[in-house]
Amino acid sequence: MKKLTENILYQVIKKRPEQSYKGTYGRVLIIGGTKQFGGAAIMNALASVHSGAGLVTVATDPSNFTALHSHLPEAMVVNFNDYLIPYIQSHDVILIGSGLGDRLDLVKTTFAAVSAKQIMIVDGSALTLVAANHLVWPTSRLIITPHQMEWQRVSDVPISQQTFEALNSSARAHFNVKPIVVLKQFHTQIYTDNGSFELTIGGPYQATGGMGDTLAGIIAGFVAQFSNTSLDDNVLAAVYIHSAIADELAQQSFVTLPTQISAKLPYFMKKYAN
Ligand SMILES: NC(=O)C1=CN([C@@H]2O[C@H](COP(=O)(O)OP(=O)(O)OC[C@H]3O[C@@H](n4cnc5c(N)ncnc54)[C@H](O)[C@@H]3O)[C@@H](O)[C@H]2O)[C@@H](O)CC1
Ligand SMILES: Nc1ncnc2c1ncn2[C@@H]1O[C@H](COP(=O)(O)OP(=O)(O)O)[C@@H](O)[C@H]1O
Ligand SMILES: [Mg+2]
Repeated sequence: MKKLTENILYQVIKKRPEQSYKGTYGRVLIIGGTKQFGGAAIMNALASVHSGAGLVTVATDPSNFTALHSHLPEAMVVNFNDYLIPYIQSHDVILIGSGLGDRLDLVKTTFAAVSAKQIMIVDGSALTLVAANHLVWPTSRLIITPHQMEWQRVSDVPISQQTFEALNSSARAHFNVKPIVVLKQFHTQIYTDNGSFELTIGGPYQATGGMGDTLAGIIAGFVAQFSNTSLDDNVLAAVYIHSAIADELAQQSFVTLPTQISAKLPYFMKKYAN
């Protein structure tokens, strides 16, 4: 397993060409945030916008609109009870699942509408719903971001048996497609077609609700905008920067809040842009 280093940020984060506009940096659709878990979709969106996605739309419960806009007027909104297929089909990147509760209907609609050229990130409750209902994964370019319990549900591998040796050969074996798997924990592991990677930075100051929602949003922002590097590298860079910022904040803070990580993203990214 290769260790991720700061080098991945120099590889992926590039100075922006002057001849560009918001469309150059990708259109992200976030589907998440029931009435109870609106914060999850807000944290997805804060992370996507702060990491540089060109256009972000949040399909969520309408009770979340005002709170989202007060944090992030840059985001657009749509009621997730409306007809979403045109939205799903017109975005480059779909992030579904953070705070999605029991909305199996939205997972099914999205899986049916997404195409092979789109990038889909599946997080949180959507993973639990896929596992509980034995859904077939769509043939989009797929990234999944389970924590260990979500991975147990999706893969049937109990947490106690989730060793690197056990997972390296079998992690993605039972999927009908081969997703990039971001297996979140202390020292997150990433499984791709081009090898397995381990994050060796970050720490328990990150153990706050919303930390994974923020990571999913950063992944969306990176895969939407960085088109000269591979999907694998963009995901690796997103995973690395999420914890690198936490480490920097932890020098002064006992806990590092998800929203603080998002706020720091543009400044932190600037150091690596070349
Ligand atoms: N402010 C918000 O709206 C928040 C919404 N959230 C959403 O709430 C939904 C449920 O997610 P949860 O993860 O809380 O609930 P889950 O029930 O999916 O997972 C939590 C369970 O997994 C176990 N577990 C074992 N290993 C773990 C690990 N390495 N990391 C995390 N849990 C581990 C825990 O003990 C617990 O029993 C998700 O859709 C998530 O996006 C959470 O992000 C919390 C904040
Ligand atoms: N002790 C820890 N050390 C390093 N990273 C941690 C630790 N605890 C949590 N994290 C990170 O925080 C995030 C938690 O994700 P997740 O459980 O999905 O959060 P949520 O669903 O509440 O947003 C993951 O990126 C995980 O690696
Ligand atoms: Mg989560």
